[in-house]
Amino acid sequence: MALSSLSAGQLLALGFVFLALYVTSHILYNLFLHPLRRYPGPWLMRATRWGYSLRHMAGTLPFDMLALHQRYGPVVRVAPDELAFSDPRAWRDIMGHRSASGSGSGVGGGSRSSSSSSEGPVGGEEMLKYNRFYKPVDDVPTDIVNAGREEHALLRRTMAHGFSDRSMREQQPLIQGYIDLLIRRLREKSEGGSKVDLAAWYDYTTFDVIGDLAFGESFGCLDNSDYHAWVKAIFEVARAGTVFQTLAHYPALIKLVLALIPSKFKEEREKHMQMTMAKLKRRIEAGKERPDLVEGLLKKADEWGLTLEKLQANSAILIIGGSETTATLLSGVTYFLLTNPEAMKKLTAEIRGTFKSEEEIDFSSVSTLPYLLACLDEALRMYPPVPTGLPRVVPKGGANIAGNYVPEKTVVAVHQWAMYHNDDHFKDPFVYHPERWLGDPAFADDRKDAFQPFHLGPRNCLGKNLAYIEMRLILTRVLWNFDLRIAEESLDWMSKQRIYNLWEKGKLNVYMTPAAR
Ligand code: HEM
Repeated sequence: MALSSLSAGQLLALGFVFLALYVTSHILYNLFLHPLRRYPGPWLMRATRWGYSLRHMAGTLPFDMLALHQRYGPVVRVAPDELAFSDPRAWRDIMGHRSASGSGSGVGGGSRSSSSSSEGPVGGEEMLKYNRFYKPVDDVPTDIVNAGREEHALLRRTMAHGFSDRSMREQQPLIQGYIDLLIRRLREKSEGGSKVDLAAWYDYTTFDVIGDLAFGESFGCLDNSDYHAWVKAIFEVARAGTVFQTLAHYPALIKLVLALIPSKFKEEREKHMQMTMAKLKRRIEAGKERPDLVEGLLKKADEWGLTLEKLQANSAILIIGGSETTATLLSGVTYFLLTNPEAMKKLTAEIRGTFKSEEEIDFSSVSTLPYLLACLDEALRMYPPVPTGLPRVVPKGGANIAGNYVPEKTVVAVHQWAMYHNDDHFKDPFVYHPERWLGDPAFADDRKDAFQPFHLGPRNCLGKNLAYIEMRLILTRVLWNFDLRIAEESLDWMSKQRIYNLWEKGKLNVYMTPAAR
């Protein structure tokens, strides 16, 4: 019977039959014939990507990962072509440079001491980032985070200059200036016993600092006691990102959704781009010699033919990577201290016992406080600012990851929140114990090498030192100046949160009274 002789209803029914056959054969292939078929995982996740995507869009993926590892072990098949690892050796095998043989730690390879190095085996190239996660939409401009290997190496070498010790010393007055303003604002806002939302104030501070370091001007958040439109957009994009990362698996669907986006949102996006471009132009006019994070790029711009769009994309990614992460951690550590009075007492005593005046608190003096560092690291473990797995792709020839052979093209990731809350690696993983980072024998069996909040290898965090400096300075100056008490409604601040690429933090309401001296 010719197709043309069929009615519309018959054609539709035929279409459904073909679709059902296609989907069923796909599912059967994924379950019984796929090269990853021997890896354990829930059948829905092994059969289709929806098990993963629905959790990602619901904001529960990092938490669900812990339950999955507890049920299925250190390697779980979380999508037909994706494996999640909670073995600490996986960090180095996935994120590190790969050895010439193409393998990582190899079967039984790696050990606590060797895999705790900050770089992987030297020699080969790192695994590539998974494009459907990093660049779900084609017209996303390239920046240091989503660039391919060669462009990344070039960008990283150039941008590293802005993060050198010398540059950071030169940036000190600028950073301290914003913290002075934060402290002044907190005094005003908490006067008369009013509570303040510290999560927002930490955001304002780190966005203003990075805005200045990446665009030559702050966002004025501290001045205006409010989020700038640019900053608000980041949080919206992060949430929408989970949807686009899901749609990226269905190229036809993503085109359709993009075509259906109301023009209002397209105009908003255009406005955002213009605002960013105007900021960049003002930074360029300010001249190349300025000790900030884009000075290196501006100096090379002509030589490399870097377009304004590319410069803009890299300034923007510095803001996204360098502000919300640090502010999130500051909110987290403040919450843990407020709900663990012993730790708060010890840290406050360390800070107030070390300095005679606030002027003594600077980049080098805060780096000598051991309990402060332990408090920050314990908060990074319990509330990692990058909680989700950032996926890589296994290259040609396959790879050994934490003693497992993994075929080429497999997507692989380590999910930080799940790794750090696994009691195979950390004793009392849900309890805030800064002492575990200070050599307390009770935690001697902790797998410290499982802890990589800034990742490791050639694509690890470029801003790690800047982040630690900011976190140390801001927390020290807040606790030097104020006694804090958490407001009743924020007692369950952490347990209410969801993760849409970033933590959706909500208000952290705190009463702040000037410290009595
Ligand atoms: C607590 C704060 C921070 C945490 C936990 C953190 C974490 C990370 C992580 C996990 C990555 C790897 C991303 C990936 O693999 O795709 C990364 C990359 C990066 N971070 Fe941070 N970050 C923090 C603060 C900062 C700050 C203050 C800056 C300064 C602007 C910064 C700049 C960068 C840059 C430029 C990269 C890309 C590096 C590259 O691809 O070569 N980060 N960060």
